[in-house]
Amino acid sequence: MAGLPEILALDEIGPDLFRSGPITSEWARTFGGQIAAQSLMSAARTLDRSYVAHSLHGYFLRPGRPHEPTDHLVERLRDGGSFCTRRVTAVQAGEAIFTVTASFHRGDEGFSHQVDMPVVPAPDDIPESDRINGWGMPRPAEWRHWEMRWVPGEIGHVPGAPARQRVWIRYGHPLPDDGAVHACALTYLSDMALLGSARLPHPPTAVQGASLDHSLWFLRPFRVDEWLLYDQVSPSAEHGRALTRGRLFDTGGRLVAAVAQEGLMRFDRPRPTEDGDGKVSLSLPAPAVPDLR
Ligand SMILES: CCCCCCCCCCCCCCCC(=O)SCCNC(=O)CCNC(=O)[C@H](O)C(C)(C)COP(=O)(O)OP(=O)(O)OC[C@H]1O[C@@H](n2cnc3c(N)ncnc32)[C@H](O)[C@@H]1OP(=O)(O)O
Repeated sequence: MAGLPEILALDEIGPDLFRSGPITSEWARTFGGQIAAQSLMSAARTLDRSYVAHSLHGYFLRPGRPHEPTDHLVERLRDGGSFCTRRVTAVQAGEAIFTVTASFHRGDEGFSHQVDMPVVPAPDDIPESDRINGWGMPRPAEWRHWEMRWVPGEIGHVPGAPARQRVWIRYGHPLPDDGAVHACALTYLSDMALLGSARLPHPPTAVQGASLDHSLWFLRPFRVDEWLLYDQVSPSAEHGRALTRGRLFDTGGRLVAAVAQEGLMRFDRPRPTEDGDGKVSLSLPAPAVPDLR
């Protein structure tokens, strides 16, 4: 299965136009974090490296197909003295599958404050888990390059369970000392399991689930090949959509990133997993309740 270096290796096929993939994947549709990471890398490749990504805001418009290439079209919305802004549209077979606006900053001097990191066991005190909490399913092969340690005791799928889960996560191989690579890696991981936090207060039920939009703020320097605590909560689920929020802390307690996402989470009507006409299903089976005690 493709690792991050392969995922982020984009061919420049024209002016401000980059191509990713195809990649080997066990999924019928492309993982949203992957598309977002590749689009952010495309934007970064049109900029001087003194500008560092500080936020992105994107919409997932159609399911992507991992076994086909994706073109990322970059528009230079503004080049300022301190900030530069890019819009990227990811296209497969002539159709937009994702659009994102990303902003980059040279950095300035200013005030400093942050919230405290939640008190949780250290990653070395938690065993590695092969299941995805919230989804209750084995970790997908594409995520085997990642180490994930769920904070024990945050068991869901019982009415009234908190819509909250926390996981220590890091990429399992060293990454280059390149801030753009780490920003894209964090973009990838920021979509991992986040929507699962919205399933925890509810009984196991098959749903149609997918990331609809994604906002991410990079707040302080970080490395994704070192442990990060991903604190995920879902403040609301209604009308077949769930709102989720995430905060990422390093082991020193520094708040390095913040995430907000709305996801589709509607009760699934039985239908084939892959339609005869080639449409990709968004259906996710009822989770098996994981044993993380
Ligand atoms: C790659 C990830 C794999 C994950 C495997 C697990 C991994 C282990 C967990 C990890 C967790 C992952 C978390 C993923 C997080 C992302 O990465 S998801 C990937 C990124 N996001 C996406 O791909 C979403 C892309 N966007 C879209 O697909 C479209 O915008 C949307 C959301 C479907 C909306 O489009 P729309 O045209 O308004 O859709 P709509 O007409 O409502 O419905 C589409 C179809 O579903 C049917 N439908 C409507 N309601 C229902 C229903 N309740 N039940 C069944 N069918 C329905 C409709 O009839 C329609 O059928 P067709 O007419 O096409 O045959």
